[in-house]
Formats: sequence, structure tokens, C-alpha cells
Amino acid sequence: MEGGDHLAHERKKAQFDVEAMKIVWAGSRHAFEVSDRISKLVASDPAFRKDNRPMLSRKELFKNTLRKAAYAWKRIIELRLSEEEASKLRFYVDEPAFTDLHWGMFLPAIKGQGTEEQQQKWLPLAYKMQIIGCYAQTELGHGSNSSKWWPGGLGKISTHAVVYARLITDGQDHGVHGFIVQLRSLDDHSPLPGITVGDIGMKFGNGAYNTMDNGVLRFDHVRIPRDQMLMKVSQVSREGKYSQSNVPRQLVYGTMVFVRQTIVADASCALSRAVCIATRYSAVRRQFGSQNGGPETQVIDYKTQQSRLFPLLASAYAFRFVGEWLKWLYTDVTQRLQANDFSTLPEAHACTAGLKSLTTAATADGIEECRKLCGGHGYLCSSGLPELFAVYVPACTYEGDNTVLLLQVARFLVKTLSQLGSGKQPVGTTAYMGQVEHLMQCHCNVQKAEDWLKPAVILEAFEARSARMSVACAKNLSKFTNPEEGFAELSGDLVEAAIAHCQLIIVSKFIEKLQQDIPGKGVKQQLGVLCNIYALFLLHKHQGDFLSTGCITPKQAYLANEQLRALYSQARPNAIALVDAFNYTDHYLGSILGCYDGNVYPKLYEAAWKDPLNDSVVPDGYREYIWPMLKQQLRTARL
Ligand SMILES: CCCCCCCCCC/C=C\CCCCCCCC(=O)SCCNC(=O)CCNC(=O)[C@H](O)C(C)(C)COP(=O)(O)OP(=O)(O)OC[C@H]1O[C@@H](n2cnc3c(N)ncnc32)[C@H](O)[C@@H]1OP(=O)(O)O
Ligand SMILES: Cc1cc2nc3c(=O)[nH]c(=O)nc-3n(C[C@H](O)[C@H](O)[C@H](O)COP(=O)(O)OP(=O)(O)OC[C@H]3O[C@@H](n4cnc5c(N)ncnc54)[C@H](O)[C@@H]3O)c2cc1C
Repeated sequence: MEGGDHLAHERKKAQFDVEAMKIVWAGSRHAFEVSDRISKLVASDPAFRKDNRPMLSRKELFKNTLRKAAYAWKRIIELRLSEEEASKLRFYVDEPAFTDLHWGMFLPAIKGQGTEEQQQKWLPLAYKMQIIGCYAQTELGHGSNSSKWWPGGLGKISTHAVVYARLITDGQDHGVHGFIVQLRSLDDHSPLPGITVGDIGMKFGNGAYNTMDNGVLRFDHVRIPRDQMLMKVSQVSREGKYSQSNVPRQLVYGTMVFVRQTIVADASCALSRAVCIATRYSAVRRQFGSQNGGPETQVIDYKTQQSRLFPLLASAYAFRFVGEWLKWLYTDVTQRLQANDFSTLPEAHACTAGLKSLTTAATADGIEECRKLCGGHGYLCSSGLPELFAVYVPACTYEGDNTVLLLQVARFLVKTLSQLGSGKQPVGTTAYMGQVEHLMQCHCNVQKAEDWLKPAVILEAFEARSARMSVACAKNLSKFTNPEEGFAELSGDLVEAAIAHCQLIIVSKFIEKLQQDIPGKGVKQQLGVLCNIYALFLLHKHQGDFLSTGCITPKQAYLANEQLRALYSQARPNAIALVDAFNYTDHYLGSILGCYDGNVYPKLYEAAWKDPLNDSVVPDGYREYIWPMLKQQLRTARL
């Protein structure tokens, strides 16, 4: 079948209103309209072409990114785009660039940690891009005193950086503080005296994150004017006297809370993109199983394919909703901080750190699983999956290594439990710890598979598992005389307890979402199916935790799996419509396997001939290397 919609028969199977689901996915009608308009704007502009990225050398690739960033900025100004529209434009251009760090970290660091005066001086320059900044925290070695190494945008472009370094006055070390430092001349871009700066080299994958100039930076007797220390949290007077404002020191790390929250929202985008490709292709691909000469089976109908694909589809929706909630939490904590209420900062830190860790790990693994779900064709760059994986996978490391972040969550959980004794009632995401006595001894009430569809049953099982794992850690910790030694020794168990807590958050926020009014025929019902798939898939995957803590019985674990299989069958007819609801353009997906019309094979065939290797029938190098070899073989054969 040439042309036409090869997935039309799949789209007809949908049991819900796809247009209404698009609004739910986007967050609101307004968000949908902005996203839809900007995605089409980018897709229709040849200046944003990206299919040639894997073929470009590093220098060509980087220059191309600079061109796109400058052009995007020009369009933002010409079209008078709002901040929301501009950030959507960046999203659909889909190419990591120095501008990400400028807007995503340099500006927020000044906003969060600069005084009013400092904000007035620096923000207008940064907003007009008259200076370009990056965020320089990580070191080559360790200790905030060697060379900065990794900051994006630093290598070749940034004129300024917020640099994190130890503050020492009168011989006293006051710990790490942020400083605005000019790195390069605003006239000819050369590094200022005493500054050594450059790119750290090629990274994983062709194209991919190599559009970014991650950099190295060294200082040799560089003087930073006193008023360029970010002084909202602590100050140094003209006389060199150090003082602290009446705010927690942890605010110095506030930019990370902001960025981790955006990374969670971004995880749902990256995962949904891979899932969209794998789902459409799974419906197009047929392999084996034909009977009486009929067509072969669509691979999406194999239960094994469904049990690998549908949990990822459900995870994409789960991460979307938890990301939405996290954005609310971040806005709430920001407003509280402005009113000098610091009470929810530890929870915001734990939630952003933990959810960043969980969602990025699941997304990175999920993209790779989607590649495998597409068989051999998934390994072609034209599937879009290799580049997506290479760009995405550092999210497990940047903005805090995922294990290090889970240990931060574990500290928060242990602290929360230890405060129960003093009568402090836990709130927010740890409110369930207030019921710890009940959760330690409750019994799951599931008797038949459908009982697993009750939100209260699911929630109690996840709460009991999380509470029991945290309590077990706290009990074991109390056996150590040195708490830090105990924490280090038990860190493996603590990480698992943190994972259980974060999974509970994601499940509970999905359930909360379903308690809202959700318009559109069948939309809520489909989301209910996805929510149950997400929860029961986790329960099945981690059944060792649930069983060993006595939260469920082996029979109940078996029933959960039985219910999960039934849910996959319910999701099957809706699968294509559920990925259509992401509303991704073919440009954004960047994948022949995932193209909207499903006309995969002619496009793959055509794309192959565009590869530079096929420019000539006989390749370069044939005369030099192959021809002499063939001749040699001929001679040997005659002998
Ligand atoms: C108009 C155009 C628009 C265009 C828009 C474009 C927009 C694009 C947006 C894109 C956005 C972003 C792009 C991102 C690209 C990737 C960038 C990657 C950048 C980086 O990687 S930056 C480097 C990040 N580094 C880390 O994350 C390090 C990880 N380590 C930690 O977090 C450590 O905790 C630490 C911060 C280094 C501190 O360690 P330390 O040992 O000093 O302290 P403790 O761990 O003992 O903690 C003490 C105390 O503080 C609490 N705490 C720790 N961190 C935080 C925090 N972040 N917030 C609040 N509180 C925190 C901790 O709980 C302890 O509390 P306690 O004393 O126990 O009560
Ligand atoms: C693509 C990319 C972009 C980046 N952009 C920036 C940027 O713009 N600005 C910036 O400042 N930085 C940036 N970074 C650096 C990034 O933030 C760090 O790499 C990250 O925080 C991890 O730190 P590390 O590299 O020192 O890893 P390490 O801390 O050395 O981790 C190595 C291993 O040790 C383990 N480990 C470390 N500490 C502990 C512990 N306490 N307990 C148990 N295990 C531990 C980790 O789990 C990991 O397995 C970027 C990194 C990448 C890959």
C-alpha cells in the first residue's frame, strides 16, 4: 500500500476522544494551543532541519547549533514570542545548546541567590542576551578548588559564569558560595587575563549532546569584585566581615531544585517520544503467526511486546502528571520562601531529587527498551532512537548522580521517622508516615484479581511497603554508634527505601489526577487503565519488596499479574490513539519508524539511498584497498 494513512485502521479502534486527551496531556487548552502552533512553526521552517545531524563533524555540528540558536533568538524577537512560547520553540528545535544553561541555570541562579540590587544589574543584560552565562559547579577532581569541568556553554560561548567556589575570609572557610565571573571579553570573545577555558571534548554518540560545548575552566589570580558574590544568603562587607541572612544556607542549592523539577517534566517528553515511535512501529510491523495464508501478526499483538511496551506508555503518562504536580510544589515553595516560610524546602528538595532520579533512570532504560522493541530497524539512526538515547542518558548523571540523589531522599526519610517520636506530624508526601503503626501491621485485602483495581488497595500496599522499608533502615541504623558509618554501611538498603517512597509519590499523584474532573468521552477510563498498569507493573517488578515486607501474599502477587495481563488487553485497541495524543509532529519525532502515517518501508528504503556512502556506486577507497586485495586473492588462487 503506497501513501495514505497506514495506521487508519488502528486509529478507528480508539475508545476515547483523542482530541480531549491531547488537552489532558498538554495540561490545559491554552498549553495545547501554544504547543501545537509552535511545533508546526518549527516543523515548517527548513532552518530547523535536523536529520543531517549524525553526518556532521563536531565543528560543523557546533556551528550549525550556533546558527540555529541565533536564528531562534531572531524569530523569538520578530514574532514577539512570550516566555512560554519561546521555551516551546526551544523544545521543538530539539537541539541542546549553550542557551539552555543561560536560560535554565545562569538566570535562575541570579534570580534565586542574587540580592535585589544584583538582580537589577545582571538580569536585564542576561534577558537581552547582551551577556551569555553558564553554571559552573562541578570539578575535574573534587573539592571546589581544582578545575571546573563539564559546565555546558562554558567551553566556547559563555561570556560569564556563576561559579561555585569556597569562600575564605580571614583564613576561615565558609563553604561553597556562588560568584558571577566574567570569562571572556565582550569585544573579541578572548578569555580575560588569568582565565584558561576550552571544550572538554567529544561525548557519547554522534551528533547527540555534542552540540553542547561542555567546558573546562581554570583561574590564575583572578580577582572577582566583592559585589559579584551572590549575596542573598550570605554577605561579605567591605571590611571583609562575613555574615548570613536569616535564611537557610541550603538556598545556595536552590537552582538545582528548580532544574530538577524541569528535568522530571522533560522525562515524560523523552519517554513519550520513544514510546510513540515504538508503538506506531509495533502496529506497522508484522512477523510470523499467519494462519491459512492470512497476514502475519502485528508485533503489537504479541503479549511479550505488550508487557514491555505498555508499562512504558503508562510511565510516560505517570511522569507527565507527577511533573505537573512537582511544578505546583516548586511554585508553592517559591512563594513560601518569598514570605520567609522555609518549612517545605526539605520536602521540595527530597521530591525533586528523588523524582529526578527515578524518572530519568526509567526514561533512559525505556528509550533503550523501545529501540529493542523496534528490532533491527531501531538501531538505524533514521529510527530516531539512537540519538534520543545518547542525548538523554546523561540526565541520569547531570544535575546530581541518581544514586547520590536517592541518598539525599533517604536522609530525609530517616529524619522524618526520627521526628515522629517528638510528636512532629509529617505532612505532604510523607503524611503516610503518620500512620506508621497501622502500615506496619496492615494486611492487603485482595481476594480476586479485580480487587487490584481499587485505588485504596493499591495505595495502602505501596504505603505499607515504603513505610516498612524505611522503618527497617531506621532500626538498623540505630544499631550503629556512629550514624554516618551506619548510613554508609546501609546505603544500598537506604537507596531501595528511597525508590519505594518515590514510586509511591508517582502512583499517588496519578490516582489524585484521576480524582479530578476530566472531560472527554472515555478519557478518564483510559487514564484509569494506564494508572493501574503503572502501579501493577511496579508491584510485579518489585514483588520481592512487597513479599519480603509481608505487605502482600504470594497469591496476591499472582493475582496482580493476572490483572495486569487483562489491563494490557484493554490498552491494546487504544495504543495508537494514546500516542497520537502526545501530538508530536514528524519533525519533532525525527523517526521514520514513528512517522504519523506509518508508511515506514518506502521511507526507510528512500532514506538509505540518501546516505553519503551511496553517493557513488563504487566507494572511495575501493581502488586503494579492495582492488589490490582482490587481485592478491586471485594470484593466490592460481597458485
Ligand atoms: C526566552 C528563551 C527561553 C528558552 C528557555 C530554554 C530553557 C531550557 C531549560 C533547560 C533547563 C535545564 C537544562 C539542563 C541541562 C543540564 C544541566 C546540568 C547542570 C548540572 O549538572 S549543574 C551541577 C549539579 N550538581 C549536582 O547536582 C551535585 C549533586 N550533589 C548535591 O546535590 C549535594 O547535595 C550538594 C549540593 C553538592 C551538597 O553536598 P553537601 O555534602 O555539602 O551537603 P549535604 O548533601 O550534606 O546536604 C546538607 C543539607 O542540605 C540539604 N540539601 C542538599 N541539597 C539541597 C538542595 N538542592 N535544596 C535544599 N536542600 C538541600 C540536605 O538535605 C541537607 O539537609 P539536612 O542538613 O540533612 O537537613
Ligand atoms: C552532559 C553533562 C552536562 C553537565 N553539565 C553541567 C553543568 O552545566 N554545570 C555543572 O556544574 N556540571 C555539569 N555536569 C556535571 C554533573 O553535574 C556531574 O557529573 C554530576 O553531578 C555527577 O558528579 P560527578 O561527575 O562528580 O560524579 P561522581 O560523584 O564522581 O560519581 C561517580 C560514581 O560515584 C558514586 N558516588 C559519588 N558519591 C557518592 C556517595 N556519596 N555515596 C555513594 N556513591 C557515590 C556515584 O553514584 C557514581 O556511581 C554535567 C555532566 C554531564 C554528563
